[in-house]
Amino acid sequence: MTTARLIILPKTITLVGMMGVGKTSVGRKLAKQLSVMFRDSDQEVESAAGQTVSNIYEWYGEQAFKDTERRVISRLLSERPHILSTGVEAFIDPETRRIIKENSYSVWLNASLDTIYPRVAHRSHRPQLEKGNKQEILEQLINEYYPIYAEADIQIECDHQSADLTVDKIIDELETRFWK
Ligand SMILES: Nc1ncnc2c1ncn2[C@@H]1O[C@H](COP(=O)(O)OP(=O)(O)OP(=O)(O)O)[C@@H](O)[C@H]1O
Ligand SMILES: O=C(O)C1=C[C@@H](O)[C@@H](O)[C@H](O)C1
Ligand SMILES: [Mg+2]
Repeated sequence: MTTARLIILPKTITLVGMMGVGKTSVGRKLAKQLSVMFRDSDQEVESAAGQTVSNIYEWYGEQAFKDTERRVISRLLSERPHILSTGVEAFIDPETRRIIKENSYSVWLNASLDTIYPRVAHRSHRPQLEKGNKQEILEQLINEYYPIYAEADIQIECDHQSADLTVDKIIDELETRFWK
């Protein structure tokens, strides 16, 4: 008889990557699989500030959002190990990136424009994509952000695979790299 391996998570797993890649949906499944809490930094910023991400951008500006996000992520990473899904720009901000790298396993969910674009094309609650042509903005962000996301501890290719398979690959990769 084979028995499932019991994994006691030593540190939080922080998911980073582009909008629509699946940080929230994969993160929820991963948390369930590892029997730990799931947290989403965008949702935590919204409850800390009592405002939506869009309103914070509109009324206080991008820098105010980033500063709040950094404080919220720092607090979350001082709590017991869990799965943390982050906003698109969290890992791009140098100080927030340092905090994530020092205090958690960072995992980049990587996917191409072809995978991401159809998922976000009709979204209206994300301020970055409201600034112009969504496909062009996504292309620009991919060029600018992917070399920085590549600094994450591990990278999972998410094109053409189910969220469940992505969860399995994250656990396999972390076991190989850190838990053997
Ligand atoms: N294979 C897949 N992996 C992940 N998500 C998928 C997949 N196929 C379809 N989806 C869908 O794509 C969407 C991914 O959105 P999700 O909100 O999880 O991304 P995100 O990275 O958290 O985005 P954001 O940065 O905007 O919060 C969900 O609606 C999810 O159901
Ligand atoms: O798509 C967007 O415009 C955004 C998405 C969120 O993840 C936020 O964290 C981000 O800064 C803005
Ligand atoms: Mg999300």
